[in-house]
Amino acid sequence: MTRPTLRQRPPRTLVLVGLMGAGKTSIGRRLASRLGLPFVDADQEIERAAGCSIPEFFDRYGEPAFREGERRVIARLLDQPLQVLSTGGGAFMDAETRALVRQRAHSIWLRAELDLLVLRTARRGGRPLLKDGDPKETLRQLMELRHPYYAQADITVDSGDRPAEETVDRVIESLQDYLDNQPPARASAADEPAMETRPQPAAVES
Ligand SMILES: Nc1ncnc2c1ncn2[C@@H]1O[C@H](COP(=O)(O)OP(=O)(O)O)[C@@H](O)[C@H]1O
Ligand SMILES: O=C(O)C1=C[C@@H](OP(=O)(O)O)[C@@H](O)[C@H](O)C1
Ligand SMILES: [Mg+2]
Repeated sequence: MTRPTLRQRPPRTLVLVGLMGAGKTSIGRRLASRLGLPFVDADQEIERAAGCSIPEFFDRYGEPAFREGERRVIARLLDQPLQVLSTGGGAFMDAETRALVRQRAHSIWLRAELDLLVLRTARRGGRPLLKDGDPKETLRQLMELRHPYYAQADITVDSGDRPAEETVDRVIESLQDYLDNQPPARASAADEPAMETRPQPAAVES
């Protein structure tokens, strides 16, 4: 079976948003590898910068400090060359981050059903927001609160109960559709030369 490829190099960094367990980290890593781009996960960058895990960060400094750090780290990452950037589930709730993502990147919402999020988040701990109380109820409330913000992303892709590579296929197809329908001004970052004038790396299609 041939897997879909992108016909062009994405003009901007690709930012994955969505709830905990949607697959931002795992799908983001696979997407980057399929497109031949660097991958970065904002949570892992925060852990590296802070020298502790996300749960330890929440314990020591609290959620507001985490959100502040998250905003700064994402702003720094959006200054870097083209890459795939997976964010933590709360990042896109921040108005400054949303504005910056809109200006510098293309955003992709990985949307998943509640029961699937519950299943996936149960497999791996390390998510302080799900530590206390009923994770399903917490995720349900977060869904209600956050979905209207995630819906502002440029592209929405369902991250269903399918093999991860199939979800990556859907992301690539939706991204291609989206790029095909972009006016030239929006297709390239304002502070970079338009992609037609830039030297093109050889291998995005593999
Ligand atoms: N088809 C799939 N798509 C995405 N994640 C999947 C899939 N199947 C299993 N998983 C697992 O679900 C979890 C998703 O978590 P993760 O990628 O960390 O999501 P997020 O970063 O959005 O919280 C991972 O353990 C991943 O291996
Ligand atoms: O939804 C959130 O507020 C959070 C999601 C987590 O990332 P993932 O969405 O990658 O699990 C992590 O940033 C932190 O635990 C807070
Ligand atoms: Mg993640």
